[in-house]
Amino acid sequence: MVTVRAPATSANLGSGFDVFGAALSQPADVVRVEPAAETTIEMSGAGSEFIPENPEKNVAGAVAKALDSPARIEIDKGVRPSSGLGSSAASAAAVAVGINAAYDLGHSREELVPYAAEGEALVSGEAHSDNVAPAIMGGFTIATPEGVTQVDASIPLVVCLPEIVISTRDARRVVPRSAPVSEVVECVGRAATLVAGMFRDDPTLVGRGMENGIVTPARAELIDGYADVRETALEAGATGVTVSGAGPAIVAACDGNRRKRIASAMLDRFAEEGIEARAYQTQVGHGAELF
Ligand SMILES: Nc1ncnc2c1ncn2[C@@H]1O[C@H](COP(=O)(O)OP(=O)(O)O)[C@@H](O)[C@H]1O
Ligand SMILES: N[C@@H](CCOP(=O)(O)O)C(=O)O
Repeated sequence: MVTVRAPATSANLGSGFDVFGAALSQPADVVRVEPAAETTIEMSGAGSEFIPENPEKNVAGAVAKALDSPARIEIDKGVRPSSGLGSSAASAAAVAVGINAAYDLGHSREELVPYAAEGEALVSGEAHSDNVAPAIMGGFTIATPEGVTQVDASIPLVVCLPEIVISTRDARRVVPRSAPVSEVVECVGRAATLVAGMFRDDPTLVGRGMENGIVTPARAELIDGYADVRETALEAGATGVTVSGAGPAIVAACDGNRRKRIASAMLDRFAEEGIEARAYQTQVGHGAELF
């Protein structure tokens, strides 16, 4: 049996809707895979009671089918579903990497990305690769139809996850279908700044690029307390704050020594709103690891 740890991811990072993503050093899913005559799935861990084990409804089944490689799959969830932290992507990435190893299929990490994205198509309606690319390849990734560009950054991050459930499928419905050119121009500038920040490993530039005047305002409406928590994190020293993926998690970039202060400020602010939350002091980290 092959064991794979695949990390949570934060997609979009504001300016890179459906394109940017970052692997987080924690939390992660741990998945065990072995070849079998037909695919079976056993779930345990965070929020697993809400995830179907039927291979037709679980991302793991969709990935095994896409790779034409049935497997016995055990998934221990460290990434709670409907979190904005790429929960479905962590499982999909782990299964793609696990099956590739167990069946000795010989795919490169980049080649596995479209197979894992079939899991995202199953749960969100679209095969966006911005979570599965960093979950498989690690670091910061730019996922486009032409392929994935990967940068080994190590930017410190705080991710605050409130006890709110938002499905990616629902949060995709609120994204505006069109935008004024002025907003697009601003977004291009921010996206370019963020990419430069990742290449330079510079939290200030990354934070400056974590804005999106088109998608984020619509998504923020779904997260009680978002504006206040964002403001509080900035006051505590975050260089940029935005919705992680489709939410409800909120991601803040910062210098490493500010993480603790920012994490407690965000938690306190959610608590004042009467919302339970947990915070991860994390950083841009590794992709799926095989044991
Ligand atoms: N292995 C899996 N891990 C997590 N969620 C899964 C899995 N298989 C199917 N799902 C479904 O995917 C949805 C969660 O995915 P999504 O809404 O994209 O959340 P997240 O933002 O955390 O990835 C839930 O409806 C869940 O039941
Ligand atoms: N680009 C997608 C990313 C969804 O990320 P998730 O972690 O919420 O699944 C989107 O914004 O819809």
